[in-house]
Amino acid sequence: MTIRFSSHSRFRLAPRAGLTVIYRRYLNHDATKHTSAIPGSARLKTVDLSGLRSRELSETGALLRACEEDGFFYLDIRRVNNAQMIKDWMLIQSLMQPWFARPFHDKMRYHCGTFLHGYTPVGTYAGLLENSKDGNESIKITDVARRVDPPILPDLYLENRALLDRFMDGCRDITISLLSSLSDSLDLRESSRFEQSHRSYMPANTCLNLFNYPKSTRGGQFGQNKHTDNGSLTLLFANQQGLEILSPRTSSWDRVLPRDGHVVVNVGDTLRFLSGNRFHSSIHRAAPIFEPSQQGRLVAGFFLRAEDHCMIEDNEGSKMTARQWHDHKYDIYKSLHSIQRTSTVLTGGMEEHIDNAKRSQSAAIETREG
Ligand SMILES: O=C(O)CCC(=O)C(=O)O
Ligand SMILES: [Fe+2]
Repeated sequence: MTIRFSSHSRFRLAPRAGLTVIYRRYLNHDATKHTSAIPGSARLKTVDLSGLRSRELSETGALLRACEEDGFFYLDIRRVNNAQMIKDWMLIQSLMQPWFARPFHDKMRYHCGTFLHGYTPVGTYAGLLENSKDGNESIKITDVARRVDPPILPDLYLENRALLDRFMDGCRDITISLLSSLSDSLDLRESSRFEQSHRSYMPANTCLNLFNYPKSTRGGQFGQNKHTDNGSLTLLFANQQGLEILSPRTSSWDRVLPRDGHVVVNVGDTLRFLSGNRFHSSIHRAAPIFEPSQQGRLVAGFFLRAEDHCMIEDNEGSKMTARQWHDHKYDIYKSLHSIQRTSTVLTGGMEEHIDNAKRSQSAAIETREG
């Protein structure tokens, strides 16, 4: 489906020469020492959701390995519920496109000044380049905000409530199926099962975030800086490319290409901590848009988060609640790059984990050869 942005949008196309300069700066940018010259495409595992729900060993095994190795995978949702989620995603895109094309002051009526719900303008969080800001705007629909009567959410939600509730409930069901399969694979019992820290009736920051990455924004504001997700599982619906992950094997930034009928899933820090660091929460980022034919990029991200009071132990051994980790992480997402570098919070300690694994690998090779 081709998404076209209205000429009334406040975002204008950058001249091609300008984009080339930005592209070079982006490729040379050392936001992380893991940057590779030219990103390739990621080879991720695929899990079939309907097979997983029937407990087929090929699928439960692939899910476990994907969480242990890459922390990212494709989930085939074509055979589930007559592909309703895919049809709903198409409808949601057709609502997002005119909504985001509205005048800025109109959208800002739904800006709540908090990262908890509502509209967030371009440039709120850190961008890809040093000292730059991000290049996306979004509408966040939290479970908490939609339960308030009347819900404190933008008109896009209020006028399409049946569709968006169905989509969010479908996303929740998918993530709970994944958690349940992972709990079985790890032989977790009773309160230690992952689903038990994600009960739908308990307060949590679970949300659907609808993102628009306009093709062109003000100087240097594009993409999203590298990070790991703070929550448990993220479902990413996107028909246009832009997502990149840092391969723990090759240390290169690989493009995650969209696949029809598949949603991209990634493990967040909280699930990694709950798994005793057995799972990986992979480092990823959103790249600028370079394809001349690509007019912008629409993404729906469903972020399953643990119950507010769920206790976790972070990568530095500090104990805190899932809510405290979430709030701390959001402060860091917003901070300048120089502040982000002063702690391991932005990537949940995954960069250090990858470096340590590399160091012990080369020490083992030296010992064998020496
Ligand atoms: O734009 C994307 O594909 C990724 C968004 C993302 O990683 C996030 O919001 O956490
Ligand atoms: Fe993310």
